[in-house]
Amino acid sequence: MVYEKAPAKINLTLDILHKRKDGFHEVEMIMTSIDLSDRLFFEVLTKDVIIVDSENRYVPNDHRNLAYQAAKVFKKQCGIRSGVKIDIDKNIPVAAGLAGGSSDAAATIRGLNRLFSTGLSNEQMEKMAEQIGSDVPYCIQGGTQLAKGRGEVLTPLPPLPACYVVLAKPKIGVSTKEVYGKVDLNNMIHPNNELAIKALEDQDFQAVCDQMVNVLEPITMNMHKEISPIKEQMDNADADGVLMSGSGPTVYAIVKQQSKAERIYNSLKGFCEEVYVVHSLR
Ligand SMILES: C[C@@](CO)(OP(=O)(O)O)[C@H](O)COP(=O)(O)OP(=O)(O)OC[C@H]1O[C@@H](n2ccc(N)nc2=O)[C@H](O)[C@@H]1O
Ligand SMILES: Nc1ncnc2c1ncn2[C@@H]1O[C@H](COP(=O)(O)OP(=O)(O)O)[C@@H](O)[C@H]1O
Repeated sequence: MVYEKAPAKINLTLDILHKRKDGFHEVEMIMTSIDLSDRLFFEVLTKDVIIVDSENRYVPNDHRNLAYQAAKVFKKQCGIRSGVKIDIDKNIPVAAGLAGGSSDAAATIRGLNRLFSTGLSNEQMEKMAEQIGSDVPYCIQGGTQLAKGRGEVLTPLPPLPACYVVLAKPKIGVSTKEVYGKVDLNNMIHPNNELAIKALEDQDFQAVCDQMVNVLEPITMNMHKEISPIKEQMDNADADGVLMSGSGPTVYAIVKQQSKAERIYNSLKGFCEEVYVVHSLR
């Protein structure tokens, strides 16, 4: 049995440069891992099947599961004939902009690489991950990284200075494809990734907060009226930085002080069904 932790990510920035010929958007975004994780357990089966069990009603247990898809690609490319059982202990909210499914897929590639002693390098695993989804290559190593291209061109960055992350997910599911479909390239306020990277290099927490911009935020907020009141509430509670992650709908606040994190958590609990306080991950 092999065990892997699959952490969620938040977007500190998310920029879109243009729409590509393949239908995807050219992005430039800074992502960082947080201490809110799924746990995956892998076992070899003698019969050549892939079995996924997640015990979460929002997560499919068949070929639609991103961990299943990752196992399929892995087995084919590494010529593995035996089967595999994947148990997913799901903690990351689903369809939330936190890359839960992508992180499970990446953890599957890492886990099977250990289970079958196939010795793939991080670069080889990232290449394999591209076939599953745009966020999966980032999730192979996680941490703080700049992602370009479709999301697969990665540059490691210095970590987000240690802080608390308060997350609130309104009870709505968001389709990433639909949000990207509403992008208007002539009408967006872009983040300044250069300044955001400098802030990380200087380990200047407040400067990182000042650069937090996500071009998808106004689009998803227009589609779902539940999101902006959460952001306002976090702002009013004096959060250091507040932003929607990915295509949403999760909104997060980052703060240095534990007391402030608790205050924000308490102000949102009861108002919003899923609220979490976690640490940033180095
Ligand atoms: C928005 C982001 C930001 O991190 O994350 P989430 O909100 O999903 O967490 C990602 O770009 C999402 O990545 P991921 O969820 O892996 O997307 P994919 O499965 O590859 O693509 C889903 C759909 O999103 C659109 N898409 C995705 C990535 C990209 N660079 N351009 C796109 O236009 C495409 O329409 C695609 O069909
Ligand atoms: N292992 C998985 N965990 C979560 N969702 C999954 C998984 N496999 C497939 N999915 C599907 O992928 C969709 C997006 O899920 P998720 O990765 O959590 O969101 P996001 O892309 O917004 O970060 C969900 O609607 C779900 O049906």
